[in-house]
Amino acid sequence: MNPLVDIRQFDQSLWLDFISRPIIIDGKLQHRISNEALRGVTSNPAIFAKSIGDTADYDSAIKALALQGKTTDEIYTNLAVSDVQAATDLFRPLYDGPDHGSDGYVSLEVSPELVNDTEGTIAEALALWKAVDRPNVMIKVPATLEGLPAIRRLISEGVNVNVTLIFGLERYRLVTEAFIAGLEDRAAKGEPLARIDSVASFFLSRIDVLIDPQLEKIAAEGGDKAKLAESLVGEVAIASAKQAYQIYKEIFSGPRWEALAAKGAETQRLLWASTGNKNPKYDNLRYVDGLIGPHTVNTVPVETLDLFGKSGKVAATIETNLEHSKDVLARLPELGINLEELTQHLEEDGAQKFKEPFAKLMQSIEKKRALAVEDKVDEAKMELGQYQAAVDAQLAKFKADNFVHGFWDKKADLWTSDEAGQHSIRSYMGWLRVAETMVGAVPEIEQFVHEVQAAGFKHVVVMGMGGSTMAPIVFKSSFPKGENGLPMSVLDTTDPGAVRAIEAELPLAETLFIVASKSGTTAEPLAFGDYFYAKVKEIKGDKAGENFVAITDPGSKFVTDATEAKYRRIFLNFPEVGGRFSALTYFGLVPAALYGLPIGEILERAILMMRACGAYGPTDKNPGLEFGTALGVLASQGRDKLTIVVPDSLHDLGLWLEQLIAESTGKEGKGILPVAGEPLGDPSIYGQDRVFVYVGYKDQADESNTGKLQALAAAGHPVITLLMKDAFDLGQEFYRWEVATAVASAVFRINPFDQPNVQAAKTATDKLMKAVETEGKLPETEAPAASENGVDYYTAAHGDGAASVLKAFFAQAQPGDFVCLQAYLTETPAVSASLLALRQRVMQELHLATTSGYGPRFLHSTGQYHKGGPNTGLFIQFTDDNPQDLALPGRSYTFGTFKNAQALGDLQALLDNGRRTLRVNLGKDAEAGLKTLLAALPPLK
Ligand SMILES: O=C(CO)[C@@H](O)[C@H](O)[C@H](O)[C@H](O)COP(=O)(O)O
Ligand SMILES: O=C[C@H](O)COP(=O)(O)O
Repeated sequence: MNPLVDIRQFDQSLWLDFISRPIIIDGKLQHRISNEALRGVTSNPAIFAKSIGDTADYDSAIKALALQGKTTDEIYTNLAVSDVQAATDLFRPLYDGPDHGSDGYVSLEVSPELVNDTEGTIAEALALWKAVDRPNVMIKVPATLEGLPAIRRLISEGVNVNVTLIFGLERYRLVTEAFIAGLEDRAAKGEPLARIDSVASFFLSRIDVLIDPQLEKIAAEGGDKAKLAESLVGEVAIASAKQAYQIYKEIFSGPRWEALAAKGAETQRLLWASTGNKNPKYDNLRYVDGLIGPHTVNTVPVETLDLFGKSGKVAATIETNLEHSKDVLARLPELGINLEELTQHLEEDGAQKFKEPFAKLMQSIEKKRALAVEDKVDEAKMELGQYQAAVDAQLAKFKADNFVHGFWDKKADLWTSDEAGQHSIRSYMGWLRVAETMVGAVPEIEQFVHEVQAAGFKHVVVMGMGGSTMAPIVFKSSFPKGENGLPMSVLDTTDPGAVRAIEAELPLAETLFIVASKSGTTAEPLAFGDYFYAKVKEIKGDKAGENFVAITDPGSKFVTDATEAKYRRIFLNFPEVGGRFSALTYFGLVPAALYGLPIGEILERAILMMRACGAYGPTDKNPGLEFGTALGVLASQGRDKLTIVVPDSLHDLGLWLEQLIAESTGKEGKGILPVAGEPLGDPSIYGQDRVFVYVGYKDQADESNTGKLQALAAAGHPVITLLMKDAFDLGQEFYRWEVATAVASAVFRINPFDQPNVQAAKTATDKLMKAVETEGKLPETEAPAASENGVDYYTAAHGDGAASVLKAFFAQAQPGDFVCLQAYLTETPAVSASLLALRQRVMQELHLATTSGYGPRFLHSTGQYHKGGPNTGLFIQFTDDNPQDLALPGRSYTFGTFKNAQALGDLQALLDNGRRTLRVNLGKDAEAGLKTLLAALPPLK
């Protein structure tokens, strides 16, 4: 027995007289819909004043909107519309379902300042109707004399209207007239009448609040009217409602109404509003259980609704004691009380009761807005030495050419004169403003996070490659897990050892797997998805899809497959945002939110940087432009090894930066080489090809790096320092680096948004995989140049034994070259330590820049530069015998074979591009094999 549910037997609909973002996000509203038969929501200016103005729940959204240059009014409308949209979406199944009974609505009111303005009301109501863009929204319009023509007009336009602020019976009749006339106007235009719903909100408790004291006064004065007055205390509101219901029955019957009903019109139901009791002497449920009857709505405050759920009495009461209620109203004049006059007063007071909190709400938004726009991005420290003049000259040229304007206008000729290239550039500039779109998606994502938590998930695994997983990797390692977040792992390798390690640490049935692939065609994430889906299916059978989420672009085959496999959710990303520019889209933000991070704050910082970069109009200093120009000019002058220096707490930021910079700039024989993960050394070990960029925290000392950077700057190396307030500023840095990368690409005149050489390796891999499918194994490779202690060396360089082959390989190095380690191995601390030791030997002895990446991850990242950038790399590829190999369900090959094919395919692509390569197969034990190689390594010079 639950009164909230049982009340439906009497065709009474309960709506909630409250809305706020938290109840939408944390699942409470959904719970009321699913478990408590809640059938609608009403909002009003006072409700929004409470949920927006009196809490910090909307602060980051307010800030983000303020930074976008929105006015206070626009900010309010945006917040209110977003909440109403989210709530209407929750009611959509009810609205669309067979039992809708004209319910499933969420009401949004026009500004209380328009209470006496017909045209203003019409215009705003139409604008809100369009902005919410949901069929199950009702626009609230006050029943003032000026409101009545607006109601008629809006109904005739097909807008659902909730007529608010009704206090008296005469006015109620006029409201029904406006509604019916509106329907008739519409019918005359030949427009359909079905599913145009309206309610007439009759306000109750306020009637008693006004009249009871007058009755009590008369009663207290004694005399012949005292008894009558006493008997009417607390009776007037309910009597008015009961009489209104009789009017409703009368009006919505008879030939005039029947003619409209025949065309599909629904009656304008009475809605009991102001139903929270205000008088401690009364039963708190009097305006709920006293007014139950068919085809009526009661919108109830949270506390009253909860109380009704506990102790409500369910019975048809709307037509009980009708004679008495008639009598109550009839006898008021005997006491000198003119109800109609008083209701006019209630109307004016009611308007005021909305205007005041609304004005306060607007003041509070305005205060937050003004504060937000004062915020500034800290200036970067640029120590450019001899290059300063060239950078200034390029900046002056950009200024003269109105570059920033063209940039925001997506003028593709800033990058290339080639028409196809220009088309591709224009198609991939969605990242410029995607953070704004994502501010609006924050509630949806946070709602999803609550759903996942409520479903009992204990762990998240994000599976994808390159741009689809880099941002989650950075979020995970730069932030501690949020208080309510889930532990997160990222799988971005086909290495069977890594797949096994992840699987071993997971509670499979309670793990949410996110398959992240923009294209929906990348082989690795699809393989990961298949592998873990099969595992979960063994436990959950047909319900396996509950544990899977897809993030992908619309329209891919993956969308169809994920739908068929009944994935819990499919987040559709934006085709106009490329993978490496997608950190601030669903790809970065869904995992971040599941990990417990307040994504609204991350976006807010990004938008601060957008603003500084000129997104909303010219700025004095443009951090993205200045930084990007410096990187572009420095690279053009030979300082093309962008050495990224970070404190330990940001150790994975380099992975994201590597992809952004290398894949965007490394093409047509040009490019900036990102160098991450090298420990800083003395100036003497570096060549003249470096620029050092430090990204750290303003308030956290990082002595091990700062001293060395000073020495490097003093020695004439360009050093740029970017300091963040805290890790939320990663939003800001993602954006700064994206702009800077695009600007640097304009300095080189290349298209930053394509990756022409990535496909070559994929094609070579596909060819090899086909051979595996037909031959059962990969083709044999050529004989090694040397084999020693279980380690095989394959290279064009000749030598007698491992040491001399290695010597000959390194002897090819020239100043300005770099050495790139490519490890198709299981990532372990020991492997990473050996790779680092090798890098240090190269740095110390050859003074060359070094990079290092695990395969196949780097194929989707720096791999573009390796093949498309300048031919200055010496590539050492490490493979092993995949001692922990793993079968792939439904395929004829293993993870290990797949990974080997990727290594060989990429090697082929490197050779096809004339790169200097050395492949080292380390045998069964990669850690031992690397030690063997290090031991064999002769002096490099
Ligand atoms: O939407 C409606 C009516 O349609 C409601 O939100 C209505 O505005 C509220 O019930 C009243 O404003 C609440 O009034 P009160 O309890 O403050 O007297
Ligand atoms: O950086 C992007 C990777 O190549 C993965 O692409 P995807 O997101 O289309 O799977």
